[in-house]
Amino acid sequence: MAGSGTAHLRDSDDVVLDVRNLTVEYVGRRGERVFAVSDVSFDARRGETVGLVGESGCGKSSVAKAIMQLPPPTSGSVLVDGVEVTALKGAALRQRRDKLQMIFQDPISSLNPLRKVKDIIAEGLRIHGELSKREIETRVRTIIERVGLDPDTAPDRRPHEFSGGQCQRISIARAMVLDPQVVICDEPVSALDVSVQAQIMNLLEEMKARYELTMVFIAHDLAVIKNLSDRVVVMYLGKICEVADSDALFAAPLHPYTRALIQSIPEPDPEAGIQEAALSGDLPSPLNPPSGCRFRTRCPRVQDICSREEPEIREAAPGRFAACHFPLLEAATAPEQGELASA
Ligand SMILES: Nc1ncnc2c1ncn2[C@@H]1O[C@H](COP(=O)(O)OP(=O)(O)OP(=O)(O)O)[C@@H](O)[C@H]1O
Repeated sequence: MAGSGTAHLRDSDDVVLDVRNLTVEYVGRRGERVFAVSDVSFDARRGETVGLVGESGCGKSSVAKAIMQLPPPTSGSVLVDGVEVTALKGAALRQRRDKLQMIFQDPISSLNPLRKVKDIIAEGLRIHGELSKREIETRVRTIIERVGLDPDTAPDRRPHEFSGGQCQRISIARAMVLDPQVVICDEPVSALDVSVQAQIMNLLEEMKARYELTMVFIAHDLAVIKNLSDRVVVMYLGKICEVADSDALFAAPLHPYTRALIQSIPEPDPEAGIQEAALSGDLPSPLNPPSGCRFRTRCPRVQDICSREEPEIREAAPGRFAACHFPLLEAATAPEQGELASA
């Protein structure tokens, strides 16, 4: 069910990650308030991949960091397997955070250049002090092999001796060695050469299947998450504007912003039936978001009410959630071609 931004978008016993009413505000250089994330709620079930998508600056990384408590959100809560991580401190937070790992955009700068690969990967295991030296060595060797690096030569080398793609493999090993339940991937391939992007995506898919991971996959480009996500959360200027199962969203987006994002994919699916103009204009400033609907300044369907009233996220079609006064219901509720033919 959905209601205001405070509502949960679904009821489920199998929810592993539950993000509720997350708000992130920064203080800018001149002391101004930056409203980076406003009242964002979504969840992810065991084994599910949720794609979080939106233009650069819409608040995706701020959501990721707030989930990781690095730093904690301004307000709101994050539950992992029913435990509220926002309420934890010290060792309890560290232990719970092991279940929640993050893979960053820039693999090279996210690895300590002074340390050997085996020490980078082993660090989390050592902090807990539960395993013997030998057990840690075995685990590190196994994970190095699983991410496709040479277990004989890689452990004693340092990050600068590896390519960007290999460094991302090391980051993935560092996350996976802690046996996490949830992995947040923040644009994990956008800093890599196109030729290695698919390899890293395949590795993430493989890890996801092997470890039954729940994943939040962040990207500014819908094309990247199209095949990977079970469900997609679309953000615009710090807020969620649409949530839907991936297939439904790509076949018939409800929010004009989602449609514009889909249109900006270089080779749109000709069967999607999308005709109107793609996204134009710049993202407004999060210092001073537009009144009413935040997307109204760029929306081809804008009407008077859009500047007066902010649309709440609601179930605009069965199982489809959108924050729009005029969602694109025509396409979402149109009968399938086959149904028409047999009618
Ligand atoms: N530490 C900070 N201090 C002030 N403003 C910040 C800070 N970090 C982010 N912002 C601002 O918050 C907004 C959201 O930024 P965020 O990095 O979360 O967006 P994003 O969608 O992940 O963008 P990108 O894909 O470019 O990383 C932006 O306007 C950004 O300039």
